[in-house]
Amino acid sequence: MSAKSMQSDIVLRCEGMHRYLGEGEGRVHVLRGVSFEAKRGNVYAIVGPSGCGKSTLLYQLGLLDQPDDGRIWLAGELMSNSSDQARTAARNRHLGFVFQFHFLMLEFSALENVMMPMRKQGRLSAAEMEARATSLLTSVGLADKTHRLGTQLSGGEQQRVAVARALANEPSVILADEPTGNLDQKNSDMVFNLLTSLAKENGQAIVLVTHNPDIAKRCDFVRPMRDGEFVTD
Ligand SMILES: Nc1ncnc2c1ncn2[C@@H]1O[C@H](COP(=O)(O)OP(=O)(O)OP(=O)(O)O)[C@@H](O)[C@H]1O
Repeated sequence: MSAKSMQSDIVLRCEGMHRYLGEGEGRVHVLRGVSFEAKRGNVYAIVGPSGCGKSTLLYQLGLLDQPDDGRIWLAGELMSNSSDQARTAARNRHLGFVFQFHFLMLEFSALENVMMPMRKQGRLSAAEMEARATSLLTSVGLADKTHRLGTQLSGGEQQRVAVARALANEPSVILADEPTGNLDQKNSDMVFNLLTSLAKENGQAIVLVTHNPDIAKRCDFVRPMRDGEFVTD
């Protein structure tokens, strides 16, 4: 593989990220110079004890929060210091989120939830959006429940809708925070397998935070964190 094509395999990269949270006495140096890169088609697990900064890092990588220092590139574009508008556009175009507490809109149908990111992007017609959402819901095994409201779906089914929604705009990167956290073994396996197989087929990178050692073991790379930094185990 040429140096150039290897370079272009890196879809997400950050360098020297620092983040402080809280005020005054309570101010915490949460991220202490974190560098990370993710390549297409690979699944990365970020692991580490509670409070070490995993979710904070995922928020930075997802352009949902601004670091105090450091740089971040998404799909080759330097995003640190870019405008809110540019960050929102890059987020909609390149990122998919499966966050445990990033709720679906439960009062809307599975189909509407999956169409939502496509609506925001505004590239497809209504018929195209519906066809794509139906196809995604079929691939997560919910072909017969596309019109069910979120409230009428089980936790595992909601999580599968979240996976379909994360894939809606064919993002370069999927960020997942404890994607299987509140699921039983069977649903946890299903969601993990779906996430990885669908993303691998499409050459996406997946970065997931997990406390589950079985899930971490099945990822291509495990990146342990301690006290706001990556460490080698
Ligand atoms: N708004 C805030 N103000 C002050 N400290 C905060 C704030 N948000 C998070 N923190 C602290 O930052 C640290 C990192 O939090 P973070 O949620 O990133 O950890 P985590 O590794 O994801 O933990 P967990 O595995 O429990 O989800 C924690 O010590 C937390 O208490």
